[in-house]
Amino acid sequence: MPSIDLPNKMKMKQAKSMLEATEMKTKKRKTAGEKKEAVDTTLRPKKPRVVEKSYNDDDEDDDLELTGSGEEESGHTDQNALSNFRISKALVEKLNSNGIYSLFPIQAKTFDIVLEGYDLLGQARTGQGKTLAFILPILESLTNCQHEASKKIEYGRSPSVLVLLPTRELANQVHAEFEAYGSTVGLFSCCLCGGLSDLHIQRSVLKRGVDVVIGTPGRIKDHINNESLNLKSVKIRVLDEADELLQETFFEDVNCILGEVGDVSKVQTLLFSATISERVKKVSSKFQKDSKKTVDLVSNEKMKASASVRHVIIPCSTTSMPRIIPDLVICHSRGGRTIIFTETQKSASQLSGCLPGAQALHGGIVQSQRKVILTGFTSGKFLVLVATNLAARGLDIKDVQLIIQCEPPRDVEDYIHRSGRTGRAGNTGVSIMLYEPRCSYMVRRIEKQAGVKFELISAPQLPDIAEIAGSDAADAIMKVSDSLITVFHSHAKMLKKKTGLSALDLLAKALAKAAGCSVVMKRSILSSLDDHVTLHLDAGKRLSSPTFAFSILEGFMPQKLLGGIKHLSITTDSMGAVFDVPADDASSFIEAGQQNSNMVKVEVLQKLPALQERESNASFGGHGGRFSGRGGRFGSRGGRFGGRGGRFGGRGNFGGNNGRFIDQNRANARGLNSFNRS
Ligand SMILES: Nc1ncnc2c1ncn2[C@@H]1O[C@H](COP(=O)(O)OP(=O)(O)OP(=O)(O)O)[C@@H](O)[C@H]1O
Repeated sequence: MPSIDLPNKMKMKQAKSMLEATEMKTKKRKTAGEKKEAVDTTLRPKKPRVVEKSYNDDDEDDDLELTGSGEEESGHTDQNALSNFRISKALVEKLNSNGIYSLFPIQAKTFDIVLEGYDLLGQARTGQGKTLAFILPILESLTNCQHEASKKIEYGRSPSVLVLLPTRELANQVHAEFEAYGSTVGLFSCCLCGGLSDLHIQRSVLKRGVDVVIGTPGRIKDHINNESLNLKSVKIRVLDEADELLQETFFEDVNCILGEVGDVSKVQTLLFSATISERVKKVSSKFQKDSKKTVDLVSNEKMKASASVRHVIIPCSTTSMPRIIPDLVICHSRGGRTIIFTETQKSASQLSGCLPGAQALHGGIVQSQRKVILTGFTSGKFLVLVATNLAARGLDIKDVQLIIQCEPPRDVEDYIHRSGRTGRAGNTGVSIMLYEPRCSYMVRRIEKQAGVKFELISAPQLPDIAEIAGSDAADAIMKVSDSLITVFHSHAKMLKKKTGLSALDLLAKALAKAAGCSVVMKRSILSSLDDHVTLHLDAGKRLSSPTFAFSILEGFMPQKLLGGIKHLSITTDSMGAVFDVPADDASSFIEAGQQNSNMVKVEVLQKLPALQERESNASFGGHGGRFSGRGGRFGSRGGRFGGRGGRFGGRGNFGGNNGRFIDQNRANARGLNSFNRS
């Protein structure tokens, strides 16, 4: 497979993580002793460090560090060790039991600010622990510090803390964290989101009284309107994914909910996100006091997306997509989970239907089913989730190794959040974004605005897939009981005699079959089209448009071969054209080029050059529709899931018997083994 060389920094991080994992084990063994020493910080008078100005991530040290609990072997102290913060013993023990011995930078830099009662705008890259950055100081604040007085125990108490999130999934996730840590200090939380059936249960929970309310704006508003929720006693309000909540879609509700608190001057407001624009900063001042603090670990950094993710792009035409996605999962998921993002609910459903064992998650699915799907994915029942932006933000799912974006998202922020579902908490991951060969505009915008330096690779080729699928097949064969050998002896003997092949060659053939490989495939590097080759045309002069390049090809190629040309595009310097042709025709093009070498040079393209955008090729697009317009991405006709398929057997959209490379066995082997772990 194309070598996936991790950048040096990433390798170092991996090595560091491994080292730390070992340290962690040693530390866990020490835990009993440590527990005795865990300081009951309620008794420890430690002057908090109040921040006067914005922090910026101008320092490599602010990158995520998985440091241990206290003294480093080198002798220097871990400044972010839990013992350096006013965290009570019960919470420290709970954190330790979850493998947390030290605060992440965003947590360390905001802890005292929150505890001191300041309003805060916190920004850190995805997966860097923003959730605990507000949960920990809020719990401390309610139990021991600033808002201790507001801790109530009586029946029917109204909440002291309100946390708003944009999706139900996220609200449930944050609620689970509040439950886990809050229960250790005697605080009770509830989650207000979900379907109709939950409404009554939520009402009775609120009636009994809660300390922390977590929910989505719509449901919280319902409860306010029904008078089942009173926010007058709220002392701390949090907008997680603040930029999303301050978007037009939510703004009215959020504004109305935040206005429900009692004395605004006494309410602390915390805003967190991985992406906070200048506009959001301005809007946020409507809800925050002038004395608010900002901890921004992103803005001054060139790279706004996760630095522990390998950001990759692959040119891929609409028609190639359903065929290459399964191969991308095989080659890049390292056996872990994959989340595939589509733009629409319909395309998420269609694509998941084409990937054995995969499931779709989007807002069109009823809430109860959404819960089941997410639980299935997090518990490992299936390993490929096809989702809309519903799953783009905040979701923290262990072992997501691969993100695939079927096309560039509309907003740069979406790219940052989607790719950030992998490479979390110091782990590494891969994010692959597919794009139409001549539509790299958004790719460049993401590079520019998010500081991402994309790595351009081509879709997996047969040897890449065979290497991985072959080793899976070998593993499967090793598991076959020896008792079966004699049972199949006579067939093996007969096969050897019939083919005249050596035992080794026959075994290799059997492995290919077990891996699902049957016919050799070539995949173009221009559009990832199967059984196609990408050629480069050099006419020794500027090619002003694809139409002009085509007229040159017309000059020396027979008409019947011209019909096979696809995705003809001009390089950005206008000195060449690239196009896909069926693999069987490639030699005819090259030979014809050699016969006309005084005029042109035609070669197999080895590396994709930068291409002119579709806009500048527009006139060509209308050329009798000869060159495959884009069409609906997942449309029913000529769309991404058009009838070619066959890869995963002969039913549904992928019907037909055109599965040239991957046959039904492979579908079973790969599909059931690698997509569905249940
Ligand atoms: N101090 C810590 N030590 C080790 N792991 C931690 C620490 N703090 C948080 N984590 C873990 O890091 C992961 C990511 O945390 P979290 O979901 O809060 O990230 P985030 O910054 O909110 O990401 P996003 O922007 O995507 O919402 C979680 O699994 C969390 O348990």
